[in-house]
Amino acid sequence: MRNEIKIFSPATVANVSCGFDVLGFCLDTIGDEIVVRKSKEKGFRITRIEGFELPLNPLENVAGVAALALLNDINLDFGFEMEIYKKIKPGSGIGSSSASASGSVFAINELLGRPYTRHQLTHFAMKGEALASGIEHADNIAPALFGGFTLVKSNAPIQVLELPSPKALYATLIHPEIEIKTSDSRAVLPKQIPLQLAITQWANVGSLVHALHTNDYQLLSSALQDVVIEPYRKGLIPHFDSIKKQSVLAGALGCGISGSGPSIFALSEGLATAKSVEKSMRDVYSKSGIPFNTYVSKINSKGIKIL
Ligand SMILES: Nc1ncnc2c1ncn2[C@@H]1O[C@H](COP(=O)(O)OP(=O)(O)O)[C@@H](O)[C@H]1O
Ligand SMILES: N[C@@H](CCOP(=O)(O)O)C(=O)O
Repeated sequence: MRNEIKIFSPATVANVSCGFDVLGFCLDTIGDEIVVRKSKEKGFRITRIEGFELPLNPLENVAGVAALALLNDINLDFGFEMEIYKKIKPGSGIGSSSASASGSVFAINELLGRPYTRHQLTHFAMKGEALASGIEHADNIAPALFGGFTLVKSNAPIQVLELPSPKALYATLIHPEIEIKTSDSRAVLPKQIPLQLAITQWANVGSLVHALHTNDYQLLSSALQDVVIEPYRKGLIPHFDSIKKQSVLAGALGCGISGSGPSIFALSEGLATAKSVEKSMRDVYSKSGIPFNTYVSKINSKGIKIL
């Protein structure tokens, strides 16, 4: 059994417009690298973090909290240490905290010879995610660990459904360089919603799942709507309405807030359209003076990869 592992832990898009806290998909080209090795000393240490300033103290880092949740469940006479090479900016809305939490437990599980299922790893990783957002949500963790599109059917016990990813589907993302913490963008949400909006939203979730199963891009397009969360959060994201309008004019099937923002995602049929959508997003933000990055990615059907 190996003593050290290096992994790529991908960025993810949670919610996918209509599926707040339940739907998510995995990106292919954006992610963190993590190295984990066994150590003689028991417990868990983070020895190095590059890219962004984050706490080395495992109790203050989502990777540490997730790792300790796993290690508290198993009796070992050795420990682990971790190096994090962070590429996903914290507070970006593309699952930066989830990449660390899920990568951490995935890597430890590999070094232990895979005693845990991906469902059990999701449970441990959610403990880390709760440190970042104040709540145990698995809609970023599930696509990172399972790959593709996922639906979190239940949090306790954790039940993740793996949905199909149509081959021609591409994601375009714009990440405005402002930080929105998930905990802050959850604080603006109402505690109750009108029944009529709930009906529209769950019809869209069901339609989106059906569209993925049947490769029905027209249905997918009509289901990529968020009548519940977006109206409260979009005001936190500069030029959100223009990005959405221009993306759809450029051919996107739909466009919405990625996770809790500030990133915005669009889904398109075909790489050429996804690139036109990227150009339309860049045109909107170029005039704004706000620094930004854009990405085009296919859907990563594998999730976390061993390097
Ligand atoms: N390893 C980590 N990676 C990213 N964020 C972390 C990590 N450990 C702790 N955090 C904290 O989590 C918060 C970012 O998480 P969150 O607000 O959910 O945004 P994101 O959408 O990027 O996951 C920040 O306050 C950050 O300091
Ligand atoms: N369902 C959560 C997802 C948060 O995703 P993140 O990428 O912003 O951490 C929410 O919308 O609050």
